[in-house]
Amino acid sequence: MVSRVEHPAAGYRKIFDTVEELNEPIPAEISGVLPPWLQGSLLRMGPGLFEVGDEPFHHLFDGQAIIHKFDLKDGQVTYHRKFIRTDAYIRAMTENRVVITEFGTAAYPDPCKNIFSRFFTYFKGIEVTDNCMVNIYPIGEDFYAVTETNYITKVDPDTLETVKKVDLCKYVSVNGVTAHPHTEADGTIYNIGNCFGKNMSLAYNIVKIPPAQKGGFGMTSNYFVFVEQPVKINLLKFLSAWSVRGTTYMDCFESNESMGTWFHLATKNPADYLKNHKFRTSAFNVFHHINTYEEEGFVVVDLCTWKGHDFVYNYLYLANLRKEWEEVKRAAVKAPQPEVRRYVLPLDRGKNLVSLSYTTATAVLHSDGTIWLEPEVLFSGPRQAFEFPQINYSQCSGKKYSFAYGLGLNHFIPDRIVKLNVQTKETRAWQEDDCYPSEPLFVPTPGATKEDDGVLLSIVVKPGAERPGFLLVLDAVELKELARAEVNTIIPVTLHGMFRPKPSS
Ligand SMILES: CCCCCCCCCCCCCCCC(=O)OC/C=C(C)/C=C/C=C(C)/C=C/C1=C(C)CCCC1(C)C
Ligand SMILES: [Fe+2]
Repeated sequence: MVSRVEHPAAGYRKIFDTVEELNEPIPAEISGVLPPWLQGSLLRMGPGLFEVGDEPFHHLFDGQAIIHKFDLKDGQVTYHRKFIRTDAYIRAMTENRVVITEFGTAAYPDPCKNIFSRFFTYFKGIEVTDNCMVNIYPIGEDFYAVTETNYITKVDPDTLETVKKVDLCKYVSVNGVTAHPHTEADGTIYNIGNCFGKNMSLAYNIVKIPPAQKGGFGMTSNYFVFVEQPVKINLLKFLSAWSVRGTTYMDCFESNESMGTWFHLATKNPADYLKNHKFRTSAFNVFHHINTYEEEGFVVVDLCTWKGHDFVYNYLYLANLRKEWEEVKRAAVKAPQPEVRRYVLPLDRGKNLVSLSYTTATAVLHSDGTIWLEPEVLFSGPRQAFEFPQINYSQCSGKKYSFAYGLGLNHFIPDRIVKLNVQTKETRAWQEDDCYPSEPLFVPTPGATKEDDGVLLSIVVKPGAERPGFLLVLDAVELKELARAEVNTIIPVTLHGMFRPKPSS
């Protein structure tokens, strides 16, 4: 479904405005009918503070982490939010300036310090941010708010209080892990991270957290799929220039114009990188895998891609996202174009043609031993992205499936919720004038057997409305509204989150 909606009033700017945290949960006004079984908490992370004193944060990923919660209990809904007490937040509040460099905003030494202490501050080394504004997920009994560095922050999902900061470097050999781990039915968590070794070597390490104690990569029953894209961190810049010249993480990325995109496969058990399987295709950016599964000797990989090697994050500066609508549209024309794609990787190197009857994806063995992949396009619309994908994770992760749900981005502005049938390519959408939704989370109906038997939960902002923020509950089959729970506050943009069902008593 391609959006034809225009946004001349630029109401989307409101999702990039600073808000205050709340002292206590506020009641929401419900319209429609909430499914009686839908009891628990929707927890979501995003930026909530977009400037400190007179210093603005510049990039979408820089604002300070705020956790949002909609509680659904016995037909009542409340909304609560709190800033996470990260070091980045506490020090910014204490000094009334940006103290720790964020993704696209550099921190500068305190101008009140004398020249000597400023000099030493410059050379103190890299203070990596703990601004956990990207996602929240459970590890065992605990809940952690995360970004993609080595720091994760334990939070109390009931009170939203910050509990403690954890440095992953103390436990595993990584410099950072994705904000999108996979979780198996027994609670085992898998994640992928980068690791800087000796002599400037760089490795990708898979981290497994056993259940006793979701993805940025693909995982089937037996394989991990890692997509190496042409936008990379320049390690030299990161380790040298970054710490002394007030450079940002954004400045450390480089686009490689010639490498295209590589797919890597590793087996899960035993853990082994399949170095002889060399899959190549043309250049794209990818931030979110939809699903990955094995069938008849092939690994099927469904992805939200952005065509080309130009880095999509270059277009996510707040100044761009806050522009007038006509300017937003002009900028998006120059950016990489989105497409939902299916790639099919043959596991048997001799069998170089994709023989799955239902896909037009191809794989061709080249004389140098590499296999060149061409995708099947599952969804494409000019400057219309299907992003922040979700599936019925508990039933379909790593398995053949039919439905993906996503946030529709119209020239990067989130303005609809979309359901995509990855088998028939049919789409359905929910959309309302001047409404800006977030990633739709699928919650299955208890005991359901049909893949799309459940609801979608999204936080929506409708700037001009009397109650401008609401929790939207959609029926996942038809994408029809079941209920909304409105509150008298704007809710800034959120990236990712989870639904925590009411703990059984
Ligand atoms: C919700 C609607 C938003 C409106 C616009 C959205 C447009 C979206 C277009 C594309 C999709 C983008 C997906 C974004 C996914 C996401 O959640 O990304 C957040 C990721 C972040 C903030 C990553 C941070 C990574 C850091 C800080 C890494 C740091 C490091 C290095 C750069 C070098 C090595 C070490 C280290 C510290 C790990
Ligand atoms: Fe993400």
